Amino acid sequence: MDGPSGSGKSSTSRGVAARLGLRYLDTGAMFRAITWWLLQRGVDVEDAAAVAALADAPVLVSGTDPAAPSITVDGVDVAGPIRSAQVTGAVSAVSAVPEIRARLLREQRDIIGAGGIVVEGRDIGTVVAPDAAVKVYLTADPGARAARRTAELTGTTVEATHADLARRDRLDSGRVTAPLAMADDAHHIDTTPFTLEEVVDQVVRLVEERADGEGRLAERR
Ligand SMILES: Nc1ncnc2c1ncn2[C@@H]1O[C@H](COP(=O)(O)OP(=O)(O)OP(=O)(O)O)[C@@H](O)[C@H]1O
Ligand SMILES: Nc1ccn([C@H]2C[C@H](O)[C@@H](COP(=O)(O)O)O2)c(=O)n1
Repeated sequence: MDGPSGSGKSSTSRGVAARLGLRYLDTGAMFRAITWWLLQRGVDVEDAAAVAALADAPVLVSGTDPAAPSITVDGVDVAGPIRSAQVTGAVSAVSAVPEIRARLLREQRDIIGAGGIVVEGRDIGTVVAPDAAVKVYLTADPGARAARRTAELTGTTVEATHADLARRDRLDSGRVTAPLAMADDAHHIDTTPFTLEEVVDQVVRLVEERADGEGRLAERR
């Protein structure tokens, strides 16, 4: 599941995984967790060489239960702190550093293992899991994304959220390594007119259509 910030990837992926009894991985949380760790150490995240030098240092553990997503860095539960405005403002710079992406790509593929998992991010269908049985690319109108995101935050306005989403879209789509992009074989769903439940239904249907008579999904080769 790929798509721009606030398009509904996390909520949809968790809903689909819960419905189908699959695991769930939020790869954005992994980038956020490393960003949090770097900020805690006072590293200048705009200094790509400094970020690259520390890319392998923190130990990340990502939980894959869609009912209780979790992430720790060096044993510290950072599920809350990684959603702070400070981390959100710094994560695009960190995620543009090739050494960070290479490290997380290895870990993401280890977790994916034999499959049975819904994985969300920016480059899942294009880079992380090009053989995925089902690929979905979610979008929503910028106004809808900003309104949805603002509704879950305090102390911000739709205009400020809109500007932040536009900034992250630009950085995530414009970076050289693994930019946000829709895979050629992905199903595009514009979620703007649909409720979360309706989008989950649509994705579950796509998965069921790909499954064999015993509910198994074959990877693309
Ligand atoms: N189809 C939908 N209709 C209405 N609200 C939705 C829909 N899908 C998601 N939302 C809401 O929009 C907000 C953003 O969704 P979510 O966090 O899943 O997006 P995201 O793409 O994972 O964002 P990010 O990349 O920033 O983590 C949440 O409050 C979520 O409940
Ligand atoms: N596969 C991924 C996942 C995330 N990122 C980067 C880009 C985002 O701005 C940031 C945070 O992700 P979010 O929590 O908003 O989904 O992480 C990426 O480059 N590749």
